[in-house]
Amino acid sequence: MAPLPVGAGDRDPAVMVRGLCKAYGGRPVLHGVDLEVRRGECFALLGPNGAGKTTTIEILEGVRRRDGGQVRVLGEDPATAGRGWRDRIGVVSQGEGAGQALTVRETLDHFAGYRGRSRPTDELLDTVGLAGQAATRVGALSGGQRRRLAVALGVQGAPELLFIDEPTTGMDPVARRGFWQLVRDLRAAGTTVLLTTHYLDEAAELADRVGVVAGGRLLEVAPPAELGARLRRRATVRWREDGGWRELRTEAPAAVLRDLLATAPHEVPGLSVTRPGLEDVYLQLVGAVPTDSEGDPR
Ligand SMILES: Nc1ncnc2c1ncn2[C@@H]1O[C@H](COP(=O)(O)OP(=O)(O)OP(=O)(O)O)[C@@H](O)[C@H]1O
Repeated sequence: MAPLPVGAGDRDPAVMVRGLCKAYGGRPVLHGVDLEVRRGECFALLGPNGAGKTTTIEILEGVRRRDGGQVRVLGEDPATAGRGWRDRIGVVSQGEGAGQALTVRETLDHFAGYRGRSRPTDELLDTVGLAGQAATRVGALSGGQRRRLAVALGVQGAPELLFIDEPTTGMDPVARRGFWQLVRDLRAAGTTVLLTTHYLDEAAELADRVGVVAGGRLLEVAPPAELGARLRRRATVRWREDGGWRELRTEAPAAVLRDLLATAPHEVPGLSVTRPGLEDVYLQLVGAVPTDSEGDPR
């Protein structure tokens, strides 16, 4: 494998990963992941529980060691990158991070002291919708409010690249939409965002490109609308005949319909043509639905 370059120009990908491997206690959980995140895009790692999303993102953040492969984040290897690099990235992790006894404002002011640069606390409170809770102790926040505080801490240093692990877990629908808007605003301002999620709608809503991960492998990378293009091309034509259902899977449904209508004496009862939606495609990709060699559900 040719070594990845060190240092990166503005046009180089924000994240470059080749052959990333990781095992816990001798059990492999990442099997050679290749990944590129472009500057300025929002990229979602989408996959079921235990797929390897958090492990991947933590290696990219420099908080977990890899066993093999090459990684460049903003041009540097996170395993060895220093303080200057750390100031350029933001992390919203799944964990708590903040102490319970401080108020929201005190927490933000406290962490501001550690950063090379920092967005004003009042601006952050407004951005994440916590202005009303500025004087509330962190221990008294709801789960969703804590996630918002974690987001505020993640973007406090105005990072070039923001990692967000499962951003909206525990948020109510209103907070979730608010968070989505925040990510859109960050992206519009030029921040590169790499997030993990197991919510399809979140990936479809936010991501320019989605990487589907399952079993420690990156199965496919595509814009949400193009995920599983091969699977989506196949339509199902269904109708009733001789008291039972007939079903045909085809990439040329119009031709099937023409033949069917040419031979049908009158109406074709129960006739429908459907294509798999994003959820069907995702379930097939991650193997929740067994498929035959053509990618059709068995
Ligand atoms: N510290 C650890 N020690 C041992 N095994 C671990 C550790 N962290 C993760 N694993 C295992 O590694 C695999 C990948 O876990 P990981 O947390 O990366 O998946 P994930 O896709 O983020 O899952 P989730 O959506 O549930 O957060 C799982 O089988 C998990 O049990």
